[in-house]
Amino acid sequence: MTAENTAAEPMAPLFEVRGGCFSYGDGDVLCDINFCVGEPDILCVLGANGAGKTTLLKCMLGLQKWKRGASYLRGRRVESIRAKEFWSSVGYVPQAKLSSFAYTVGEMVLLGRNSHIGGLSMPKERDREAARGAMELAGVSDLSGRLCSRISGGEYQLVLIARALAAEPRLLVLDEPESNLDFKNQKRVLSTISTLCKERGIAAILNTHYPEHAMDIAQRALLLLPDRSAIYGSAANVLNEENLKRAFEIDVYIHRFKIGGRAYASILPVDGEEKRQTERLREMETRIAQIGIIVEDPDAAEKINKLLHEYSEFIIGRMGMPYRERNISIISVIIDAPNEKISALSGKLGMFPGVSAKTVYSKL
Ligand SMILES: Nc1ncnc2c1ncn2[C@@H]1O[C@H](COP(=O)(O)OP(=O)(O)OP(=O)(O)O)[C@@H](O)[C@H]1O
Repeated sequence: MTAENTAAEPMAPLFEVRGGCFSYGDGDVLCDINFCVGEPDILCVLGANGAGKTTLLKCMLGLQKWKRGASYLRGRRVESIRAKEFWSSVGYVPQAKLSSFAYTVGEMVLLGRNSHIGGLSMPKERDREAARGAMELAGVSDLSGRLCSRISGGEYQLVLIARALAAEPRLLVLDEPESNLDFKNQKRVLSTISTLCKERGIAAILNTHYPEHAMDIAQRALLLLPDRSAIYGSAANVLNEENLKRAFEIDVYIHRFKIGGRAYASILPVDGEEKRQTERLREMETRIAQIGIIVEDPDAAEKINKLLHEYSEFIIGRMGMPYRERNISIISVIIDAPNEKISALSGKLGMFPGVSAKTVYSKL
């Protein structure tokens, strides 16, 4: 065993894959995969059917062997870590298929303590306490005495999350946790994962078929492409229309909007005619923009103030600076608003005599 395999690197991220390549036979399934995740981040893995999401998850967890490259937990190669130690840091949540187990929910969650309980030992009070805590966190305490075969799919998914949490992991790995659930239960499962990561300071990696879910809860995204490479980065940067089209081979329209100050996005796969029609909707999308204003006529200042006041609910930052040598003022306004509002404000500013205004839009 080399020193590199055993010693944790200082400040190593919680989990990392470097240069991961895998094939079942001749052709590559995954090619040069790189990503890392730290606490309390959520990373979503997305890609079309057959893109390699499940395979990636297996390689990450050491259930399949990378052909090239490796996975690292706190800087240590995963294959050099003993299984019991690995599974006490990593909680795996499989897809919730209807359970036929004759276990109660409480017993099922207690099974999550296996990595902490010796081979022939019985669970101790400490284990029962951890299982109770995990059920509370996942919001399934009330189901404790019910049989797993007699609860709903959404409830069972939360039970599986509780079972993984019972081991008190630092990283949760979830395989399509919201598939097979109705949208109320999808929301419940996703917000449970998001809250857990924030409150417990743990990280999560999850496969999903829903880019909207990734945009909603993930800080990072890994998008698997048909050519077997991947795009990795912040969810906001990776999940744009161009990249989603590359991954899913269909045009995509992303509609961004705000409710109660929180940003949301809805994503629509569109074909030719629909694509043209969505162009009109762009006017209602919210964007972040900076409007740079040069005021050469001192009398215009008051009119500008009045106008900016009308848009105050959208203005998130404002800065003004006189440049006395030339007797002008420079104002910078940052605005988070629907496109139509931004262009209207920018247009009105440009109409004032002695005022020049230029708008720069963010890519998001
Ligand atoms: N055991 C196997 N032997 C050979 N090829 C396999 C095996 N498992 C999967 N594959 C192939 O590897 C590729 C990736 O499969 P994988 O199941 O990882 O994709 P996925 O992104 O999870 O798909 P889906 O979204 O449909 O679940 C596919 O082309 C699949 O046919």
